[in-house]
Amino acid sequence: MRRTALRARAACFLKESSVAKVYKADETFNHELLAGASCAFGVFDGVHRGHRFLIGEAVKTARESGGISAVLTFDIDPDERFHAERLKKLMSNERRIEALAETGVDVVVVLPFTAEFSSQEPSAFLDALFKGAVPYAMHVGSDFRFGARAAGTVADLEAWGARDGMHVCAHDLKSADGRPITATRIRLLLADGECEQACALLGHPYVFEGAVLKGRGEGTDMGFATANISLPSMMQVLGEAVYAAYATVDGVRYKAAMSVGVAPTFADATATCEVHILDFAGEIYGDIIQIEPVHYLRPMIKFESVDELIATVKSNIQWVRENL
Ligand SMILES: Cc1cc2nc3c(=O)[nH]c(=O)nc-3n(C[C@H](O)[C@H](O)[C@H](O)COP(=O)(O)O)c2cc1C
Ligand SMILES: Nc1ncnc2c1ncn2[C@@H]1O[C@H](COP(=O)(O)OP(=O)(O)OP(=O)(O)O)[C@@H](O)[C@H]1O
Repeated sequence: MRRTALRARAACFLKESSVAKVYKADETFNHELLAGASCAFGVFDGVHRGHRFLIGEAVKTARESGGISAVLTFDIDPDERFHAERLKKLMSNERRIEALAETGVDVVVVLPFTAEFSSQEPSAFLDALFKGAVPYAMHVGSDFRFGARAAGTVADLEAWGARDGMHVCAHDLKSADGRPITATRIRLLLADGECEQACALLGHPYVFEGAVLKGRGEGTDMGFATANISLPSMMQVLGEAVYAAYATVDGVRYKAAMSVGVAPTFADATATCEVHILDFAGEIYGDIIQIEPVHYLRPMIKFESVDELIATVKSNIQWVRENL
C-alpha cells in the first residue's frame, strides 16, 4: 500500500493523544487497523527496558513506512492460564495494558487469551489474529514463541510473513551486565529484595497496589500504625523482608516502612504485607494504595520480646525518615 494512503488511513484510526488507543480484538474489532502497521508482539509483563526497546523499533519502522505502530498483547497473561499457581507478575493485566499505552505507540491491540484462540497451531493462530490484514513489520525478540504449546517460532513467523510480504524483525534481546533483560530475571531480583537492581532493569519504579484491610490493631498500641495490604499470591513478587518504600494514598506520596511476610513474632498474625506510612493519620480501610519498595533494610525477625520488636521497627522508620 502507498505511504500516503497508509497515513490517511492511520489518521482516521488515531485520536489526538500521546496515550495509545486500546482495542480489544473481539468480534467487533476491525482487523484492517493492522494492515500496513508496524507491530511489537508479546505479553510484556513489567514493560521493561527490553520491551521498550522492541516497541521503539516498531515505532521507528512505522515512521519509515508511514503506517501506524501497534503493540499486540494478551489479556489474560498466558501464564495465568497455564501456571497460575506458580506465576508471579510484575504488573496486573490492567496496569500492563495501561503502561503499554503510555510507551509512545499509536495503538495497543489486546487479544483475549481464550483456550480456543491459544490452542491453534502457529499458522492458523496468525490467520485468526490478522484475518487477511497484513502488517508491514512484526518486531519480536529472538526467543518469541506463539500458538498452541508455544510451538510457533520466529522461523514460523517468517514463513507466514513471506507469503504476503510482512517483514519479520527478530531482535537480539537487550542485555544488562551481559545477560538478557527479562521479566523472569526482574522477578527473581525482587524475590531477593534487590529493589534497586530490579528498577534499573525495568527502567521505571516497581509499584504494586492493594486494598487496605483491617489488621489485628496491635501496631497502633506499639506506636506505629500499619496498613495491612491484601495482595493476591500472583502479585507477591517481593521477597519476605523489611523495606524502605513510598506509599501513595489518594494521589499523595509518603515515605513508608514496610514488612513483607507474616510477622513471625505473633502466632495469630496473618497479614502478608504491612506498611507504616510516615506522617499520615487517616482512615483508609478499603482504599487501594500504591506501594513502591525502594530499598531492602533487613530480614524479618522472630523477636524474643515485643519491646525488642518495637525498638527495631522504630529504628527502621527513623532510617526511612532520614534517608528517603
Ligand atoms: C517496618 C516494619 C517492620 C516489621 N518487622 C517485623 C519483624 O521483623 N518481625 C515481626 O514479627 N513483625 C514485624 N513487623 C510486623 C509487626 O509485628 C506488625 O505490624 C504489628 O504486629 C502490628 O500488626 P497488626 O497490624 O496486625 O496489628 C514489622 C512491621 C513493620 C511496619
Ligand atoms: N530484553 C529484550 N530485548 C528485546 N526484546 C525482548 C526482550 N525481552 C523480551 N523481548 C521480546 O518482547 C516480547 C514480549 O516478551 P515477553 O513478554 O515474553 O517478555 P520476557 O521479558 O521475556 O518475559 P518472561 O521472562 O516472563 O518470559 C517478545 O517478543 C520477546 O521476545
